[in-house]
Amino acid sequence: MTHLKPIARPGEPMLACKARTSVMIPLGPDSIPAEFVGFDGLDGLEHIAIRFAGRNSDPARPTLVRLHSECLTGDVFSSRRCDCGEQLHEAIGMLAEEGGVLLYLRQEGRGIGLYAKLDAYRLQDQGADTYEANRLLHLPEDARDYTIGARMLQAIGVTHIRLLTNNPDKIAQLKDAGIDVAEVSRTGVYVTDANRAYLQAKVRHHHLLNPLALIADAAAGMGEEGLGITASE
Ligand SMILES: Nc1nc2c(ncn2[C@@H]2O[C@H](COP(=O)(O)OP(=O)(O)OP(=O)(O)O)[C@@H](O)[C@H]2O)c(=O)[nH]1
Ligand SMILES: [Zn+2]
Repeated sequence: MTHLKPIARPGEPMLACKARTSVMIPLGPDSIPAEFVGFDGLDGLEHIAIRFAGRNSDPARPTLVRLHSECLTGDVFSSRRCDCGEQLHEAIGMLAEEGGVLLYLRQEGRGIGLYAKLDAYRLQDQGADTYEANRLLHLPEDARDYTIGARMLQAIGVTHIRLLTNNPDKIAQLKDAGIDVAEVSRTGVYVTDANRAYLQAKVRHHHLLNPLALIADAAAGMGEEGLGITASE
């Protein structure tokens, strides 16, 4: 039996589920129900857990979980600078099919906030990569702490999971916080000419992307849609 460490830090109260509301989400020609769950005891930000029943869920498998960090420019306005919107929709499609949980974490700009991310974009336009730009602003390269995600998962009783990510830091932090990450599935890589440098910087920072997917010629042959690199580990 897997021994799970307690997720709340000493002296820190456990999270309590608060609002629960069913919302219909469009998916292709259909609409699928999703349960939005809020929490008492968060870190001051309104993170949300979104639960999907799944049309073909397999109760024998660990629960599929995606931790998605907020990206207003990509998620809402389909900015070409990143592939966050595509990753979000890929996750929703998988969760609608297989069931599971999307944690939408209000960690805009890898935790530095929207205005600072816009400042970072200006520096990127002058040649800095996405991580250097944060440093030039005297901000952390990545300020995200996923412990809050672990505590949200525990509050809804989901601790044995298959994590959808290419980010090894998410895997390590969730494990450290007591979540049993039994499997990892990689997200697709949605490369375009506009976001190639952003994705290449992620490769340099140890994200589990296939660097071959970012070579212009290879990508050209496959179009701008997802290259579909979703290998289970
Ligand atoms: N500071 C900063 N944040 C960015 C930039 N581009 C995207 N982001 C933010 O990065 C977050 C997404 O993180 P990524 O590092 O792209 O991917 P990830 O979530 O760590 O990894 P995956 O789970 O594999 O998708 C969102 O909060 C975006 O707002 C950028 O150029 N600068
Ligand atoms: Zn983005």
